[in-house]
Amino acid sequence: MAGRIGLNELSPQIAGGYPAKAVVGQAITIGATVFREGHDAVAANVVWRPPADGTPGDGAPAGTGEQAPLVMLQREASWSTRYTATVVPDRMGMWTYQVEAWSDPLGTWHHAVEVKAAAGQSAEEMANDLETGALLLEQIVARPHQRYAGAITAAIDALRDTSRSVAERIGPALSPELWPVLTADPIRELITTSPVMEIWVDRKLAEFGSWYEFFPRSSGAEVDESGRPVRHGTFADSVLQLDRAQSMGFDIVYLPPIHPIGEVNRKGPNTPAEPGGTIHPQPWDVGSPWAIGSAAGGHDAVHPDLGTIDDFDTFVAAARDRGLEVALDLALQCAPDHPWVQSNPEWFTTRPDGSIAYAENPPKKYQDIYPLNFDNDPDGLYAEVLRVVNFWIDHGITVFRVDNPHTKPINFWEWLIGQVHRTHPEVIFLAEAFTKPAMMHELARLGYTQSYTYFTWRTEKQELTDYAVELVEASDYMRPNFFVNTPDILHASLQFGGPAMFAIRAVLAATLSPTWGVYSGYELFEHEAVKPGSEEYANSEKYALRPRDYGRALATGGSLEPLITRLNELRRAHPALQQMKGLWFHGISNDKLLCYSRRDEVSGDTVIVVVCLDSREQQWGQTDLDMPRLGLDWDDVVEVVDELSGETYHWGTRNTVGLNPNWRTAHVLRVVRR
Ligand SMILES: O=P(O)(O)O[C@H]1O[C@H](CO)[C@@H](O[C@H]2O[C@H](CO)[C@@H](O)[C@H](O)[C@H]2O)[C@H](O)[C@H]1O
Repeated sequence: MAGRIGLNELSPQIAGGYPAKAVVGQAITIGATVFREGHDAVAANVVWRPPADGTPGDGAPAGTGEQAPLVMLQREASWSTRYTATVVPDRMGMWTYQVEAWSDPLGTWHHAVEVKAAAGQSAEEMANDLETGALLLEQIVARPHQRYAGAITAAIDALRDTSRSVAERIGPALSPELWPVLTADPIRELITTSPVMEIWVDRKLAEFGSWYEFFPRSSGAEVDESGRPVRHGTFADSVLQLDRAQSMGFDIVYLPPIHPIGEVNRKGPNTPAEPGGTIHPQPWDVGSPWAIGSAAGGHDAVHPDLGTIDDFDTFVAAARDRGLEVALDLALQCAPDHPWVQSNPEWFTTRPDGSIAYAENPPKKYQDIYPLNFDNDPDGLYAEVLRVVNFWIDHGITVFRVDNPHTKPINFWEWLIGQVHRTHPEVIFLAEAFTKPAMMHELARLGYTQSYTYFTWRTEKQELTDYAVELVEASDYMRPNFFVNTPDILHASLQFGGPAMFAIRAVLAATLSPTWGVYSGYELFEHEAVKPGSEEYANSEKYALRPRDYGRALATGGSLEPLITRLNELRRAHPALQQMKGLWFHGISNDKLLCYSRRDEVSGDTVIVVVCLDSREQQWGQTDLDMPRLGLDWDDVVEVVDELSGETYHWGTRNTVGLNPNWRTAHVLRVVRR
């Protein structure tokens, strides 16, 4: 139904009525379209409330029932009906905003007397206007605890003083000293309120962070010439990986499942004949860690070969000491010998012959796992999953990478994430869903903190541009995590692009998205697929131990670690690289060159990136920079410093760029402001 004052097009607003997302300290723009019949003035404010159970922040009262200060919305331009205001949440949790639009009698009066006086109308002609002003000011002076009563009373007297000219009568009320006082707490009539809108506020790491993925079982592992395990890696061995992740500037180390691995239907190593892992394993094969559960335990146990739960706690503490958080894989599926299969057969779908079908993500076959059925006993299964998640939270885990969430019901996820966030708003959930966009977007809307993306499959200039723009448009609820590779995805560009392509993709991921990720082995340029046309790694670590000599590669110049480290340093140094908003693509006269900028409106920090998408040939082009998008005038020429090479240039709109994949794959330019 229409309100008394026109009020619509609130933003941020998420389809389906879900909360928008923001992070602590983020400047959030609240917007609304406000209008009314006739010519009288309208105005609007936002009531911005902190989480109901939160502690009061700077000037903001706690609790949705209490009076929150009014934040005035400002009209975007004098002719516009669009109003906006900026608010900044200072803590995690569910904040709310509500826009109030109202008739603004002071604004109406101001406009009327200003225009009439300018048109030369006499005091007699304006008698009613002058008295209307005096009556409005009387309303304000009558308010309790009015600190400016003297000045307002003087302005009222002036309005009624027939011995003065029109200008002298209205002058005191409209003066630069008194007008702000009158409008700070304005007279609001015909107040029309919007629905209460929610904004879920996460910590900064939800939007901005660098992920490093590794299999703890490969750390310190040994295999013989045929790949047969000689020594299984442990949590204690994996501290070395924490040191490496820390020195490369990562924030999160993500571990594929660390639980006992099923013995039944265990998969063996990848072979060209069976690229999803052989289903005829040898007794020594270690199996896929996503095949969770055996006689040794299920989702709340650790694989005995990795160590004990105390060893795990020590590992998590060691990560924390290094400024790292540990992300665990939440893979809700079971090996046939998982304890739940015996204890709760109702959590699985039993076929007429009594068997349980293995899981599939067509065309992939997961013969070593049973999918869960969330409909047979939702109460029981939901409660058990929540118990498992809380178990790991109690062991210091604050980040979960959720495996295949698109194969589980969406209302289950909304419930689970909501339950966890009630007591642990700091917990981050990353959705590993590569599926239909509608499902990926819905998972983000209903509460997932971050989402895997199609980035690995976007390699051409236009597709990268279109995809990034799409993600910016969704950034009020969907936060992308650009992994350059995963144990499942070795893209053809990496298989055939040579080392330069690894650098190109790293620069793109680290500067196009505030959150990016690297699966170990990337820094060693691992690029061999199990067979032509496949994205599976040869000798995939998913089915085997894969020890690597990172130190030797680094010492011999065969490592991407220096570039990764530098990219993470730059990301920490530049607020512009820490948010999805503020991305703009600029013209450049070569389809093999991509040019974009990122800008943080609060600090003015601005970074221009030019990437050579060709990993073989040098490419030349001329930029066509949209200077206002950089916070500059069209004819400005500014100093820019290449954060990768240290070189300085002077750039205006048009600049000639030559990038050579062998020695300079990209410019990451800091715009210097004087
Ligand atoms: O289905 P996705 O392509 O999104 O991949 C994710 O989930 C898979 C199932 O958990 C997982 O697959 C791996 O584990 C399976 C169970 O042990 C095994 O059968 C597959 O061969 C193996 O690839 C995949 O790694 C994960 O990213």
